[in-house]
Amino acid sequence: MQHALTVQQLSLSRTPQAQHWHDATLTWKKVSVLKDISFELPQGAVMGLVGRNGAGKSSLMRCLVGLTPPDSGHSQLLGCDSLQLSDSVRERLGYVAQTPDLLDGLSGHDHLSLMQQAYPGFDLNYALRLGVRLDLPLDRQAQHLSLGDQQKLSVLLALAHQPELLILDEPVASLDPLSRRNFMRELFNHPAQDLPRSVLISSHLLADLERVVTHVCFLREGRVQLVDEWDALLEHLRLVVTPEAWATEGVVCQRRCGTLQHTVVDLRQCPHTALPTSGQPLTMDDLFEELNA
Ligand SMILES: Nc1ncnc2c1ncn2[C@@H]1O[C@H](COP(=O)(O)OP(=O)(O)OP(=O)(O)O)[C@@H](O)[C@H]1O
Repeated sequence: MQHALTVQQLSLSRTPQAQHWHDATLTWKKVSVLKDISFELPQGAVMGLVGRNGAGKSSLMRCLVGLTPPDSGHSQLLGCDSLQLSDSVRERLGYVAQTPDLLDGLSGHDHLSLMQQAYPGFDLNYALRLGVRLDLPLDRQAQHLSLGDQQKLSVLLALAHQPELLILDEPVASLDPLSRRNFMRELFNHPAQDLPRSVLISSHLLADLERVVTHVCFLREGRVQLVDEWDALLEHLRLVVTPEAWATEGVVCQRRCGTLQHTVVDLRQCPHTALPTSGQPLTMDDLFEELNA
């Protein structure tokens, strides 16, 4: 199977920035923000990258697109090392950073013209149609757009050259529900290519993600907690609630919740008959809570 993205044992540490001027002279100790991350994104897959604030989602995405070199390990996008992306691979890649990266004095139309010069596969008609569908005022300067409209413009610029691989860091956080739905539909719309589009998308809007992903990767404190096909997790993970703690093969996570014990088990490693009570299937929101509470 061809992979759009491979990540192997990637680790990164950062030095926290001083928060106040009087801290500036302090020596800050490096903290580890990504620890031994490995996973693969199959071609055509849509993977949700999920984790609490500070879990390392943006740091990981910045490493993947070559903006932050990792301390160790490596990653490849479309078969090309992240730190040495060729122009031809860049043309097949779309990246949206968490904070819109726009030129204040330029309008949406100006941004589109710039992108058109940079990307041979840029489809202006598609971009204009998408602008209408997202209800985006393209004639307004970026600095006068609302945060949600700035985010829409960043997304539109990333989609307009019909990339084969999209890396999207919380692209819908400020979008209204209607724009969010339209945008999520666009993710799969890749008319210019025969190959299905591959997407890595981080978001805290788990109910939205759940509807569109084929895969999910849960990050916690810089580590991969769980990565798998979402359908497989829906089918095989069960939440078992008991008064007492109990032990079995295939425990994904366990926690005390008031007077009860919550255990998430994977039925691929623990047969139904080994469960003390019948377990409940989990939504992505439920699973997030069990993994992080
Ligand atoms: N430029 C930086 N310099 C130093 N530390 C950083 C830098 N960027 C991120 N960090 C640290 O790396 C860790 C992971 O941050 P990151 O932004 O990747 O998390 P995140 O999962 O994207 O969070 P959120 O959901 O809030 O966007 C945090 O502890 C953060 O303080």
